Amino acid sequence: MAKSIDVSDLDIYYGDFLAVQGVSMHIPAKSVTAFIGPSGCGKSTFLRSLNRMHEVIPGARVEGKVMVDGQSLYDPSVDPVAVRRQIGMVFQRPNPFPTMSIYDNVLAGNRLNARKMSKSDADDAVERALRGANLWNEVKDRLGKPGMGLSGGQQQRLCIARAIAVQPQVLLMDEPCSALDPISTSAIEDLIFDLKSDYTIVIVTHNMQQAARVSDQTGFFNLKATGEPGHLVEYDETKQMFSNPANEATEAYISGRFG
Ligand SMILES: Nc1ncnc2c1ncn2[C@@H]1O[C@H](COP(=O)(O)OP(=O)(O)OP(=O)(O)O)[C@@H](O)[C@H]1O
Repeated sequence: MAKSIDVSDLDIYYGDFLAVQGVSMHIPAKSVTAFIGPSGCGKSTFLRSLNRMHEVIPGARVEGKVMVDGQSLYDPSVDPVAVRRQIGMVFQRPNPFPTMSIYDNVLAGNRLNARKMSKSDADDAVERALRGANLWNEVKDRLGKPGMGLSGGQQQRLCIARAIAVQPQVLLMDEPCSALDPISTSAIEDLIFDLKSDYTIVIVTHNMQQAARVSDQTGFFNLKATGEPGHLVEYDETKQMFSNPANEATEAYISGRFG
């Protein structure tokens, strides 16, 4: 189910503005890949280009290639809606649908994708996704209650359950813990570790310790200078990058000397 991603020479634009330039990388299946780097260097932009969310912004486009298990993501024959189903996204702030119950929140993606399900299939899918997101035991007795009634950390796990309920191949996470307290953060990090046995996970994080704790590979993005596009400075095994980075700018960033 999990898929690898190969990016070659990707340029990402907002209208005429080149935000990210020349990114090439291989993201292995069933592993966690973290993107780090100072604010504005294009981590979120690059992440959104991996499931074609970028082009939702008027005038936004990419040049270059993104291959998912050998299939070109930007091929004209590919349906962007199908791409976003296969490559799910979890955002910075938990965003359960405010008027929906926990149960309906989990199934929201399936319903949007118009998959007709029997009641027992729907019950099974809800339980599977909530177990997968490590939330089942906390909510199994109140599935009909509003998703907004959960704590921030539970809401974020609910959003992860919603993302995995459609059985994606890849999960993109844009700073999924930045709005959470340390205990909820730790629960999400444990969950990320568990999820990588089934999914390819790509996470943007400002927290270097988090990148070091959860990821197998890390990509460091930076700007060459103010006003220049962001680019990928270094990409390596996380252990290697944090113990012996090849690039001086990476070393300065991870040791806290800038950013
Ligand atoms: N919707 C948009 N329209 C125009 N420019 C944008 C848009 N979103 C982002 N940008 C620009 O693209 C560049 C990269 O932004 P992006 O948010 O991807 O960086 P980031 O590394 O994720 O930053 P942060 O760590 O602060 O979230 C910035 O110059 C930003 O101003």
